[in-house]
Amino acid sequence: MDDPVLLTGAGGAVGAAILEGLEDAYEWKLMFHSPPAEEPDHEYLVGDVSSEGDVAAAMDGVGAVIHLAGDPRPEAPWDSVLENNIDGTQKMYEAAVDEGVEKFVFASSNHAVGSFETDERTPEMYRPDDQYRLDGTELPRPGNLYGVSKATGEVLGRYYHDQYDLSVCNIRIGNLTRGHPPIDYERGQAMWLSYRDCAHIHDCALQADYEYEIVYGISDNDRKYYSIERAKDVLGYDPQDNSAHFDGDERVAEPEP
Ligand SMILES: NC(=O)C1=CN([C@@H]2O[C@H](COP(=O)(O)OP(=O)(O)OC[C@H]3O[C@@H](n4cnc5c(N)ncnc54)[C@H](O)[C@@H]3O)[C@@H](O)[C@H]2O)C=CC1
Ligand SMILES: O=C1O[C@H](COP(=O)(O)O)[C@@H](O)[C@H](O)[C@H]1O
Repeated sequence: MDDPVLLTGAGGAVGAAILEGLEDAYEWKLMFHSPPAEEPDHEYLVGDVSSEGDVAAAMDGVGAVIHLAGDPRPEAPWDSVLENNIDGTQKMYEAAVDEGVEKFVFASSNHAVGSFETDERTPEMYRPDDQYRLDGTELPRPGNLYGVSKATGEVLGRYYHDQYDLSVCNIRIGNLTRGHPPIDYERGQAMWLSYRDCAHIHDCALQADYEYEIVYGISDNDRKYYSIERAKDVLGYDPQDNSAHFDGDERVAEPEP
């Protein structure tokens, strides 16, 4: 990717993981919602993804997009996800098409499929010996309005891919935490995404060739109910981390070489 890559939501947790891992790998154009505390080393702007003008300015001159900006709260109310997640994502896609962007990587979420976690399946599905897997071919099944907004983002991507030939990769991100997996939280350990695997899967999504994809963005956890086979096959994803290698906040095993 020779052209600049637009990263929205650059000031957030996922943005930090991506920039920490891939700082020098791309020419970044960063979009913040409010002025950053420190002057970034990259081109940046401050704007809102629900503003057509801000989005057009952000998109100017870029060849690919990682779209993270939005309200990430599972309990977010409809007004907020409608404006920040759904309308904001549609404006981003429209501007990407106008600019002739090649690739659009969308931060989808485990919450797009949260209702697969039924009382009958849990907590067993969070455990290492359970074989239940979602693989990205299933229909969305959100468990909250935030999940509805992420499923809608995936469908917007389907439309813009089919009508405008944009390559689209939806990454259903699990639970990103820095340093170690969530403690005393089986669900979180089953969908843990380490910072370095987060950077790596986004790198893969910028490099690989694909049409329209939905993949799960989790580390290679022993506990898992999301398959990472599609991410491996199509994107070349090769995760290094596994929540089973931790006891609380302490690493007790190293990744296999
Ligand atoms: N952190 C996680 O474990 C997961 C995150 N995600 C998704 O990844 C994306 C990033 O999440 P995080 O970094 O954790 O959240 P965050 O809250 O740390 O970062 C989101 C960023 O988007 C910005 N933003 C919000 N509304 C905006 C708007 N209207 N215009 C411009 N910028 C706006 C915020 O200011 C913030 O800097 C979100 O879309 C979230 O739904 C999905 C699954 C898991
Ligand atoms: O989509 C998201 O998912 C993670 C994990 O969900 P949780 O319900 O187990 O916390 C969440 O932490 C993050 O805020 C959200 O954007």
